[in-house]
Amino acid sequence: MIEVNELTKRYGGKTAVDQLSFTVRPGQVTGFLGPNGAGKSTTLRLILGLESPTGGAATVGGVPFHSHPRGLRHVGALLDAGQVHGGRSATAHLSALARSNGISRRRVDEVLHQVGLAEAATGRIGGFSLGMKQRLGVATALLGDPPVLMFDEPVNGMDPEGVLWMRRLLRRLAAEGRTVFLSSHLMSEMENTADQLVVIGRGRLIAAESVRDFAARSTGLGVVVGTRQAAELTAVLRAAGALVEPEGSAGSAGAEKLAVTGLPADRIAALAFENGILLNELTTRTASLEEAFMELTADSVEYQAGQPR
Ligand SMILES: Nc1ncnc2c1ncn2[C@@H]1O[C@H](COP(=O)(O)OP(=O)(O)OP(=O)(O)O)[C@@H](O)[C@H]1O
Repeated sequence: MIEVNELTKRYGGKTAVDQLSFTVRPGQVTGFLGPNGAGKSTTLRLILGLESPTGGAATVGGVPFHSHPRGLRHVGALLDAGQVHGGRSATAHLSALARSNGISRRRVDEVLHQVGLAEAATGRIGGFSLGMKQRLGVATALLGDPPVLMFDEPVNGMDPEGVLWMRRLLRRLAAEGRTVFLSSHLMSEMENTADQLVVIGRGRLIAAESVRDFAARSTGLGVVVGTRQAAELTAVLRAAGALVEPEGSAGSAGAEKLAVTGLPADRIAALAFENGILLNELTTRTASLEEAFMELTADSVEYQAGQPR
């Protein structure tokens, strides 16, 4: 379990993390989301004791991280995969870490195998692709078999197969009962991976809740209806209190599409039936996480592109 309590970090006049409080529980993947510059990496560094907070505190398993005598056995972290020494082999890099953390040499081969780097184990890290460096970073995090894992943008530079592999690995680690905390600025990465979300913007907490509750915040919900009797249906639905708008693309067989909010699909179907209107499409739209994320963080994006003229 990771607990962050009123955590604050200022760099000169800039507040990178602002009175942030949240809890990351075991047995789940918790996504840590925010636009670029929101303060995610700073928060992770504060949790790991790599920087000291201006205020507040963070604990891992109930105690500050630096009071764990052999860090790698308590928390595994992948922060910046590019930071490893390029002149060494993966085996040499992991063996040195294993030695200084009192971890058996056998574990080095195990984790290299687990992340798919067994064949590349003796080659220089300098020759690794970014995706391979990410895998090595994951191997490092897993080395001490820790109950808590933190990953900062782990799929950066990975190909689709690597992304899928990472997603499965994170799910498995959580299913084993570990605490898995995963940061990203991309909502799409969370959709099939995370159970819980912690969302921040400009260093402040925006939401801490389940993925499902977060998606339900989006106002993009509604029902899409296709019919050749669009004018009639629009009048019937508006009379029943719905908001009806034409939906961009035309449907099949000359049917028009309407976006309806304020009435559930079964009620729309019943009203159409009662009024002799044939529907050839009726789809409930679930809000995408991406939409909810964009709406909620719109005010906290650090650099926004100008409107095209
Ligand atoms: N050492 C530092 N000195 C000064 N400012 C810093 C320092 N580290 C981070 N910042 C600032 O703090 C803010 C938060 O940065 P941080 O890297 O934590 O954000 P992030 O959410 O991880 O962003 P990204 O998704 O771009 O990695 C940014 O405005 C950044 O410029």
